[in-house]
Amino acid sequence: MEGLVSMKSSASSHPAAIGSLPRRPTFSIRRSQVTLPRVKRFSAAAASIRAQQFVQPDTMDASSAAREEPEIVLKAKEWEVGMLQNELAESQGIRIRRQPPTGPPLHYVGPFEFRIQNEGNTPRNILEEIVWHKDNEVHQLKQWKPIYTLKKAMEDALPTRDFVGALREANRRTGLPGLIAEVKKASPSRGVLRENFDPVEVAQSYEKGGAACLSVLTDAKYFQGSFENLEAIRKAGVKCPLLCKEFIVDAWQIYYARTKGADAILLIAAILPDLDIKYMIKICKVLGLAALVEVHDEREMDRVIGIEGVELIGINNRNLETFEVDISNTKKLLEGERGKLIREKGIIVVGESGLFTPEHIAYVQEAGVGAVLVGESLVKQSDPGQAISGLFGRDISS
Ligand SMILES: O=C(O)c1ccccc1NCC(=O)[C@H](O)[C@H](O)COP(=O)(O)O
Repeated sequence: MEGLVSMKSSASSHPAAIGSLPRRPTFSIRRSQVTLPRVKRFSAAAASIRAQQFVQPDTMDASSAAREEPEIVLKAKEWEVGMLQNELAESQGIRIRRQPPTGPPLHYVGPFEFRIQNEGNTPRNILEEIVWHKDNEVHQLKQWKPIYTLKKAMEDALPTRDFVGALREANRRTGLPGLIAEVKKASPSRGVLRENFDPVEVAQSYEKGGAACLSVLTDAKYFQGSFENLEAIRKAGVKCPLLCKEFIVDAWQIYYARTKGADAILLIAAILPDLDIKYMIKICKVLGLAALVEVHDEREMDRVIGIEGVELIGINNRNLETFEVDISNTKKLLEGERGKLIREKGIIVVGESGLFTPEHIAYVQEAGVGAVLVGESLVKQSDPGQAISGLFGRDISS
């Protein structure tokens, strides 16, 4: 086969470069020879795949000849690169793996009936499942709306509003944490939270009840949300700045969120290596968006505190791998040196998940949060906006 293959990683050193952080290498057929990134260290599994690939000619049979087909070599390389990305992420304590683009090259069964175990082909927990699904979803969306079309759409997008400023102002006005109220129809842990869900009605109700900002879930498969909901809320004239609550795995999603009316986006430290967070924050700055960087444990908190430009850190009390909710997590992560450093840097901390009562709000406020993100306890009530007074123990609407 003469059309050999080259691999381009479109990661750019310019932070604001559109589409600069693809998880998947993109491939194109070229006449030149195979060009691959220098992969210095292979995982044991990847190395054994390579060993399988380079069999001696005199032991070749039909299946081993097939191994030399560029397409198959490419699949093996793709898998290796995926494995390497996961190894790098793991070195930062990230347990959530990315799905290798093609999965382990199972063609390499070979004459010895040798098979790499299917480990790596099945998500280990719900967060990993969501991320793998999201990777594929984004891959397809990018074909449908390439980045240059988003650039054009951004020219007509409504201006962004000051998400961080709105939280500060609410905190100053009420003496309570600023509220980010979540427009959330359903969740993997709780199922459907609100039947007859009307996102605009819920958003308007939250605004009336005193929310400083809103969080709008846009994931369809696991949360029954959508970008149409985000857009509809923005276009309905809701003044609260909007967080696009999405599982961001690719910079493309940030541009897309901007075209749909987002004022802020969520970056989850459990799924993004430091470099991705850093560049995505820079992209946000260029686009006028705020970034809420979410952590769940000490290691993630330490990573995120060290990233320049972080203004908002969310502490999720929900473990997204197990669904366990424990609001003392907020306190734990703000104790001692960490809390001190956060205060010195002027970072606003958002307490997220599992907040149901005025005591819960007081508890996380005492721990040091300047804002809270609340979904279930509000959205389940017949009048979500009115439920805000119940949650805070008083009317915060004026
Ligand atoms: O809510 C879930 O079940 C969930 C599962 C997997 C990943 C993320 C998930 N939720 C995202 C959130 O963190 C919450 O929507 C948000 O913090 C509000 O939480 P709550 O007030 O408990 O609804």
